Amino acid sequence: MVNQDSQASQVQHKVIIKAEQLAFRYPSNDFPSIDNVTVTLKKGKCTGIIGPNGAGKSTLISLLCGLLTPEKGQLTYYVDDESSQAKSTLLTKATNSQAFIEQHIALIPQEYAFYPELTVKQNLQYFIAISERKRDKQASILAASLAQCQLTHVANKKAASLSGGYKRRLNIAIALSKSPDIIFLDEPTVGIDPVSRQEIIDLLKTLKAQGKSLVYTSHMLNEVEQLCDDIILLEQGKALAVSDLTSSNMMITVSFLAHPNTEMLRKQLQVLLPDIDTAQTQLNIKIADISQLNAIFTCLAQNMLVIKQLHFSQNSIDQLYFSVYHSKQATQDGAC
Ligand SMILES: Nc1ncnc2c1ncn2[C@@H]1O[C@H](COP(=O)(O)OP(=O)(O)OP(=O)(O)O)[C@@H](O)[C@H]1O
Repeated sequence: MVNQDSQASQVQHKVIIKAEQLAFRYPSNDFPSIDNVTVTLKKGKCTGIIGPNGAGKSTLISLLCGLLTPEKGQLTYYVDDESSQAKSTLLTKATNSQAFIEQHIALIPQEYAFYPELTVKQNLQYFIAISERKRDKQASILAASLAQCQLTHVANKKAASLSGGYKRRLNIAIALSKSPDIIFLDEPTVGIDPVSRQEIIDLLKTLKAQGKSLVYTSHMLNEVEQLCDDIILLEQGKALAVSDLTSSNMMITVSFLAHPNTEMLRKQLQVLLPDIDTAQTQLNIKIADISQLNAIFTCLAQNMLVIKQLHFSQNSIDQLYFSVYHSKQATQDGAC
Protein backbone atom coordinates (compact mmCIF):
# COMPACT_ATOMS: atom_id res chain seq x y z
CA MET A 1 0.00 0.00 0.00
CA VAL A 2 1.39 3.34 -1.01
CA ASN A 3 2.12 5.75 1.79
CA GLN A 4 -0.82 8.03 2.50
CA ASP A 5 0.45 10.26 5.21
CA SER A 6 -2.71 12.26 5.68
CA GLN A 7 -0.99 15.46 6.69
CA ALA A 8 1.42 15.22 3.80
CA SER A 9 -1.35 14.66 1.28
CA GLN A 10 -3.44 17.57 2.47
CA VAL A 11 -0.82 20.25 2.83
CA GLN A 12 -0.03 22.30 -0.24
CA HIS A 13 3.60 21.31 -0.54
CA LYS A 14 6.02 24.00 -1.55
CA VAL A 15 8.69 23.49 -4.13
CA ILE A 16 12.16 23.33 -2.57
CA ILE A 17 14.28 22.22 -5.51
CA LYS A 18 13.45 22.52 -9.17
CA ALA A 19 15.68 20.90 -11.77
CA GLU A 20 14.84 21.63 -15.37
CA GLN A 21 16.13 19.69 -18.37
CA LEU A 22 19.28 18.56 -16.63
CA ALA A 23 21.94 16.85 -18.74
CA PHE A 24 25.23 15.39 -17.63
CA ARG A 25 27.97 13.25 -19.23
CA TYR A 26 31.04 11.92 -17.43
CA PRO A 27 34.15 13.05 -19.35
CA SER A 28 35.21 9.45 -20.02
CA ASN A 29 31.85 8.48 -21.58
CA ASP A 30 30.42 9.17 -25.01
CA PHE A 31 26.83 8.89 -23.70
CA PRO A 32 24.95 11.08 -21.23
CA SER A 33 24.34 9.64 -17.76
CA ILE A 34 21.52 12.14 -17.26
CA ASP A 35 19.59 13.17 -20.32
CA ASN A 36 17.10 16.04 -20.22
CA VAL A 37 15.63 15.24 -16.80
CA THR A 38 13.17 17.59 -15.12
CA VAL A 39 12.41 17.08 -11.42
CA THR A 40 10.48 19.03 -8.82
CA LEU A 41 11.11 18.26 -5.16
CA LYS A 42 8.61 19.42 -2.56
CA LYS A 43 8.97 20.33 1.09
CA GLY A 44 7.93 17.58 3.47
CA LYS A 45 7.60 14.98 0.74
CA CYS A 46 9.60 11.91 -0.13
CA THR A 47 10.59 11.47 -3.76
CA GLY A 48 11.77 8.04 -4.85
CA ILE A 49 14.23 7.59 -7.69
CA ILE A 50 14.10 4.09 -9.11
CA GLY A 51 15.54 2.32 -12.13
CA PRO A 52 17.89 -0.51 -13.10
CA ASN A 53 21.65 -0.53 -12.39
CA GLY A 54 23.39 2.20 -14.30
CA ALA A 55 20.15 4.12 -14.94
CA GLY A 56 21.63 7.32 -13.51
CA LYS A 57 20.12 7.44 -10.01
CA SER A 58 23.36 8.26 -8.16
CA THR A 59 24.36 10.75 -10.84
CA LEU A 60 21.02 12.54 -10.59
CA ILE A 61 21.36 12.72 -6.80
CA SER A 62 24.89 14.10 -7.14
CA LEU A 63 23.60 16.78 -9.51
CA LEU A 64 20.73 17.75 -7.20
CA CYS A 65 23.12 17.94 -4.22
CA GLY A 66 25.60 20.07 -6.11
CA LEU A 67 28.37 17.44 -6.13
CA LEU A 68 28.33 17.43 -9.92
CA THR A 69 27.63 20.37 -12.19
CA PRO A 70 25.09 19.85 -14.97
CA GLU A 71 26.24 20.41 -18.53
CA LYS A 72 22.84 21.74 -19.44
CA GLY A 73 19.68 22.68 -17.62
CA GLN A 74 18.84 24.72 -14.59
CA LEU A 75 18.76 24.00 -10.88
CA THR A 76 16.87 26.27 -8.53
CA TYR A 77 16.80 26.01 -4.74
CA TYR A 78 14.13 27.70 -2.67
CA VAL A 79 14.41 28.85 0.93
CA ASP A 80 11.79 29.42 3.59
CA ASP A 81 11.67 33.13 4.06
CA GLU A 82 9.42 34.25 6.88
CA SER A 83 9.18 37.74 5.46
CA SER A 84 8.33 36.61 1.94
CA GLN A 85 4.98 37.70 0.51
CA ALA A 86 5.04 34.60 -1.66
CA LYS A 87 5.45 32.31 1.32
CA SER A 88 2.04 30.67 1.02
CA THR A 89 2.62 29.60 -2.54
CA LEU A 90 6.31 29.31 -3.09
CA LEU A 91 9.49 29.61 -1.14
CA THR A 92 11.96 32.29 -2.11
CA LYS A 93 14.73 31.51 -4.58
CA ALA A 94 18.02 30.93 -2.79
CA THR A 95 20.47 33.64 -3.68
CA ASN A 96 23.51 31.47 -3.06
CA SER A 97 22.94 27.85 -4.02
CA GLN A 98 26.25 26.62 -2.57
CA ALA A 99 25.40 28.15 0.82
CA PHE A 100 21.91 26.67 0.56
CA ILE A 101 23.31 23.20 -0.13
CA GLU A 102 25.78 23.40 2.75
CA GLN A 103 23.17 24.59 5.20
CA HIS A 104 20.10 22.59 4.19
CA ILE A 105 21.13 19.42 2.34
CA ALA A 106 22.69 16.17 3.55
CA LEU A 107 23.62 13.22 1.37
CA ILE A 108 23.71 9.71 2.75
CA PRO A 109 25.82 7.89 0.18
CA GLN A 110 25.71 4.26 -0.91
CA GLU A 111 29.23 3.72 0.43
CA TYR A 112 30.06 3.93 4.14
CA ALA A 113 31.21 7.48 4.79
CA PHE A 114 32.94 7.14 8.16
CA TYR A 115 36.30 6.19 9.62
CA PRO A 116 36.30 2.44 10.34
CA GLU A 117 39.08 2.67 12.94
CA LEU A 118 37.24 5.27 15.04
CA THR A 119 34.38 4.42 17.38
CA VAL A 120 30.80 5.43 16.62
CA LYS A 121 31.10 8.29 19.10
CA GLN A 122 34.46 9.50 17.75
CA ASN A 123 33.12 9.46 14.19
CA LEU A 124 30.10 11.53 15.19
CA GLN A 125 32.19 13.91 17.30
CA TYR A 126 34.46 14.49 14.31
CA PHE A 127 31.63 15.26 11.86
CA ILE A 128 29.65 17.32 14.38
CA ALA A 129 32.73 19.47 15.02
CA ILE A 130 32.81 20.27 11.28
CA SER A 131 29.17 21.33 11.04
CA GLU A 132 28.73 22.91 14.49
CA ARG A 133 31.46 25.26 15.58
CA LYS A 134 29.94 26.09 19.00
CA ARG A 135 31.60 23.62 21.34
CA ASP A 136 28.90 23.89 24.02
CA LYS A 137 26.29 22.61 21.56
CA GLN A 138 28.30 19.64 20.29
CA ALA A 139 27.64 17.29 23.23
CA SER A 140 23.87 17.64 23.00
CA ILE A 141 23.95 17.13 19.22
CA LEU A 142 26.03 13.99 19.78
CA ALA A 143 23.57 12.60 22.34
CA ALA A 144 20.60 13.42 20.10
CA SER A 145 22.23 11.84 17.01
CA LEU A 146 23.09 8.65 18.90
CA ALA A 147 19.57 8.41 20.31
CA GLN A 148 17.82 9.24 17.04
CA CYS A 149 19.58 6.42 15.20
CA GLN A 150 19.55 4.03 18.17
CA LEU A 151 23.31 3.97 18.41
CA THR A 152 23.76 4.94 22.06
CA HIS A 153 24.52 1.41 23.24
CA VAL A 154 27.22 0.93 20.58
CA ALA A 155 28.71 4.42 20.95
CA ASN A 156 32.08 3.09 22.10
CA LYS A 157 32.35 0.33 19.53
CA LYS A 158 34.77 0.65 16.66
CA ALA A 159 32.81 1.42 13.47
CA ALA A 160 34.56 -1.40 11.62
CA SER A 161 33.22 -3.94 14.11
CA LEU A 162 29.56 -2.98 13.67
CA SER A 163 27.04 -5.16 11.85
CA GLY A 164 25.86 -3.99 8.42
CA GLY A 165 22.65 -2.55 9.88
CA TYR A 166 24.51 -0.47 12.46
CA LYS A 167 27.03 0.74 9.88
CA ARG A 168 24.10 1.99 7.79
CA ARG A 169 22.68 3.74 10.88
CA LEU A 170 26.02 5.41 11.55
CA ASN A 171 26.09 6.62 7.94
CA ILE A 172 22.66 8.13 8.49
CA ALA A 173 23.48 9.57 11.95
CA ILE A 174 26.50 11.43 10.56
CA ALA A 175 24.35 13.05 7.87
CA LEU A 176 21.53 13.89 10.28
CA SER A 177 23.83 15.42 12.87
CA LYS A 178 23.96 18.64 10.87
CA SER A 179 20.15 18.90 11.06
CA PRO A 180 19.45 19.08 7.35
CA ASP A 181 16.03 19.96 5.92
CA ILE A 182 16.54 17.93 2.75
CA ILE A 183 18.04 14.46 2.98
CA PHE A 184 19.23 12.48 -0.03
CA LEU A 185 19.57 8.76 0.59
CA ASP A 186 21.34 6.60 -1.98
CA GLU A 187 20.30 2.99 -1.33
CA PRO A 188 20.61 3.32 2.46
CA THR A 189 19.36 -0.19 3.16
CA VAL A 190 21.50 -2.14 0.73
CA GLY A 191 22.91 -5.40 2.08
CA ILE A 192 21.16 -5.50 5.44
CA ASP A 193 18.62 -7.84 7.00
CA PRO A 194 14.85 -7.16 6.83
CA VAL A 195 14.51 -6.09 10.48
CA SER A 196 17.34 -3.55 10.27
CA ARG A 197 15.91 -2.39 6.95
CA GLN A 198 12.49 -1.79 8.45
CA GLU A 199 14.05 0.09 11.39
CA ILE A 200 15.74 2.43 8.93
CA ILE A 201 12.50 2.90 6.99
CA ASP A 202 10.71 3.70 10.26
CA LEU A 203 13.38 6.26 11.15
CA LEU A 204 12.91 7.88 7.73
CA LYS A 205 9.13 7.95 8.22
CA THR A 206 9.71 9.79 11.51
CA LEU A 207 11.95 12.32 9.78
CA LYS A 208 9.27 12.87 7.15
CA ALA A 209 6.63 13.34 9.83
CA GLN A 210 8.91 16.03 11.32
CA GLY A 211 8.68 17.90 8.00
CA LYS A 212 12.00 16.85 6.46
CA SER A 213 12.11 16.38 2.70
CA LEU A 214 13.59 13.11 1.49
CA VAL A 215 14.95 11.86 -1.80
CA TYR A 216 15.32 8.12 -1.78
CA THR A 217 16.83 5.63 -4.19
CA SER A 218 16.49 1.91 -3.79
CA HIS A 219 16.00 -1.28 -5.75
CA MET A 220 13.60 -2.38 -2.99
CA LEU A 221 10.33 -1.27 -4.50
CA ASN A 222 8.33 -2.11 -1.37
CA GLU A 223 10.45 0.41 0.57
CA VAL A 224 9.87 3.07 -2.05
CA GLU A 225 6.18 2.29 -1.88
CA GLN A 226 6.07 2.64 1.92
CA LEU A 227 7.96 5.86 2.02
CA CYS A 228 7.58 7.86 -1.16
CA ASP A 229 4.90 10.24 -2.36
CA ASP A 230 6.34 10.75 -5.83
CA ILE A 231 8.57 8.58 -7.94
CA ILE A 232 10.92 9.17 -10.82
CA LEU A 233 11.71 6.20 -13.03
CA LEU A 234 15.07 6.46 -14.70
CA GLU A 235 16.45 4.40 -17.54
CA GLN A 236 19.64 5.18 -19.43
CA GLY A 237 19.62 8.65 -17.95
CA LYS A 238 16.11 9.49 -19.07
CA ALA A 239 13.10 9.96 -16.79
CA LEU A 240 10.53 7.53 -18.16
CA ALA A 241 7.67 8.56 -15.95
CA VAL A 242 7.19 10.87 -13.06
CA SER A 243 4.29 9.70 -10.99
CA ASP A 244 2.63 11.12 -7.99
CA LEU A 245 1.79 7.89 -6.25
CA THR A 246 -0.74 9.34 -3.90
CA SER A 247 -2.63 11.09 -6.66
CA SER A 248 -2.71 8.85 -9.67
CA ASN A 249 -3.28 5.31 -8.60
CA MET A 250 -6.30 5.16 -6.35
CA MET A 251 -9.47 3.70 -7.74
CA ILE A 252 -12.81 3.32 -5.96
CA THR A 253 -15.33 0.93 -7.45
CA VAL A 254 -18.88 1.41 -6.19
CA SER A 255 -21.40 -1.29 -7.09
CA PHE A 256 -25.00 -0.21 -6.51
CA LEU A 257 -28.58 -1.31 -7.02
CA ALA A 258 -30.06 -0.10 -10.31
CA HIS A 259 -30.64 3.66 -10.18
CA PRO A 260 -33.42 5.46 -12.11
CA ASN A 261 -31.14 8.17 -13.45
CA THR A 262 -27.55 7.00 -13.80
CA GLU A 263 -26.85 9.67 -16.42
CA MET A 264 -27.76 12.53 -14.07
CA LEU A 265 -25.66 10.92 -11.34
CA ARG A 266 -22.72 10.62 -13.71
CA LYS A 267 -22.99 14.31 -14.66
CA GLN A 268 -23.10 15.39 -11.01
CA LEU A 269 -20.07 13.28 -10.17
CA GLN A 270 -18.18 14.55 -13.18
CA VAL A 271 -18.44 18.05 -11.80
CA LEU A 272 -16.52 16.75 -8.78
CA LEU A 273 -14.18 14.47 -10.71
CA PRO A 274 -13.77 14.41 -14.48
CA ASP A 275 -12.11 10.98 -14.50
CA ILE A 276 -15.13 8.89 -13.72
CA ASP A 277 -16.52 5.89 -15.52
CA THR A 278 -20.14 4.75 -15.04
CA ALA A 279 -21.81 1.50 -15.96
CA GLN A 280 -25.42 0.51 -15.30
CA THR A 281 -24.79 -0.51 -11.70
CA GLN A 282 -21.16 0.39 -11.16
CA LEU A 283 -19.02 3.51 -10.81
CA ASN A 284 -15.27 3.46 -11.31
CA ILE A 285 -13.81 6.55 -9.71
CA LYS A 286 -10.18 7.48 -9.99
CA ILE A 287 -9.37 9.84 -7.14
CA ALA A 288 -6.59 12.35 -6.81
CA ASP A 289 -6.82 12.70 -3.06
CA ILE A 290 -8.42 10.69 -0.31
CA SER A 291 -10.12 13.90 0.88
CA GLN A 292 -12.29 13.86 -2.28
CA LEU A 293 -14.17 10.86 -0.92
CA ASN A 294 -16.38 13.05 1.27
CA ALA A 295 -17.85 14.98 -1.64
CA ILE A 296 -18.33 11.82 -3.68
CA PHE A 297 -20.23 10.00 -0.96
CA THR A 298 -22.33 13.08 -0.16
CA CYS A 299 -23.35 13.16 -3.83
CA LEU A 300 -24.17 9.42 -3.79
CA ALA A 301 -26.26 9.83 -0.63
CA GLN A 302 -28.15 12.84 -2.07
CA ASN A 303 -29.01 10.68 -5.07
CA MET A 304 -30.27 7.95 -2.72
CA LEU A 305 -27.90 5.47 -4.23
CA VAL A 306 -28.11 2.05 -2.56
CA ILE A 307 -24.54 0.78 -2.38
CA LYS A 308 -24.06 -3.00 -2.62
CA GLN A 309 -20.31 -3.17 -2.53
CA LEU A 310 -17.29 -0.90 -2.27
CA HIS A 311 -13.84 -1.75 -3.53
CA PHE A 312 -10.72 0.32 -3.02
CA SER A 313 -7.62 -0.47 -5.04
CA GLN A 314 -4.28 1.06 -5.69
CA ASN A 315 -1.71 0.13 -8.31
CA SER A 316 1.40 -1.16 -6.63
CA ILE A 317 4.69 0.38 -7.51
CA ASP A 318 5.80 -2.99 -8.93
CA GLN A 319 2.89 -2.88 -11.40
CA LEU A 320 3.81 0.67 -12.31
CA TYR A 321 7.51 -0.19 -12.74
CA PHE A 322 6.93 -3.23 -14.87
CA SER A 323 4.17 -1.66 -16.95
CA VAL A 324 6.46 1.25 -17.84
CA TYR A 325 9.32 -1.10 -18.74
CA HIS A 326 7.09 -3.48 -20.70
CA SER A 327 5.56 -0.66 -22.71
CA LYS A 328 9.02 0.76 -23.42
CA GLN A 329 10.24 -2.70 -24.48
CA ALA A 330 7.23 -3.08 -26.78
CA THR A 331 7.99 0.33 -28.35
CA GLN A 332 11.63 -0.69 -28.93
CA ASP A 333 10.63 -4.09 -30.38
CA GLY A 334 8.16 -2.36 -32.68
CA ALA A 335 10.84 0.01 -33.88
CA CYS A 336 13.19 -2.87 -34.89
N1 LIG B 1 32.54 8.26 -12.24
C1 LIG B 1 32.03 7.80 -13.38
N2 LIG B 1 32.74 7.86 -14.53
C2 LIG B 1 32.24 7.40 -15.69
N3 LIG B 1 31.00 6.88 -15.82
C3 LIG B 1 30.25 6.80 -14.71
C4 LIG B 1 30.72 7.25 -13.44
N4 LIG B 1 29.74 7.05 -12.52
C5 LIG B 1 28.71 6.50 -13.18
N5 LIG B 1 29.00 6.36 -14.49
C6 LIG B 1 28.13 5.84 -15.55
O1 LIG B 1 26.95 6.65 -15.57
C7 LIG B 1 25.80 5.83 -15.74
C8 LIG B 1 24.86 6.05 -14.55
O2 LIG B 1 25.51 5.56 -13.39
P1 LIG B 1 24.87 5.72 -11.94
O3 LIG B 1 25.87 5.19 -10.97
O4 LIG B 1 24.39 7.11 -11.77
O5 LIG B 1 23.63 4.72 -12.05
P2 LIG B 1 22.73 4.11 -10.87
O6 LIG B 1 21.34 4.11 -11.40
O7 LIG B 1 22.98 4.84 -9.62
O8 LIG B 1 23.29 2.62 -10.79
P3 LIG B 1 23.26 1.60 -9.53
O9 LIG B 1 21.84 1.20 -9.32
O10 LIG B 1 24.09 0.46 -10.01
O11 LIG B 1 23.86 2.30 -8.35
C9 LIG B 1 26.29 4.39 -15.89
O12 LIG B 1 26.42 4.11 -17.26
C10 LIG B 1 27.66 4.44 -15.22
O13 LIG B 1 28.52 3.47 -15.78
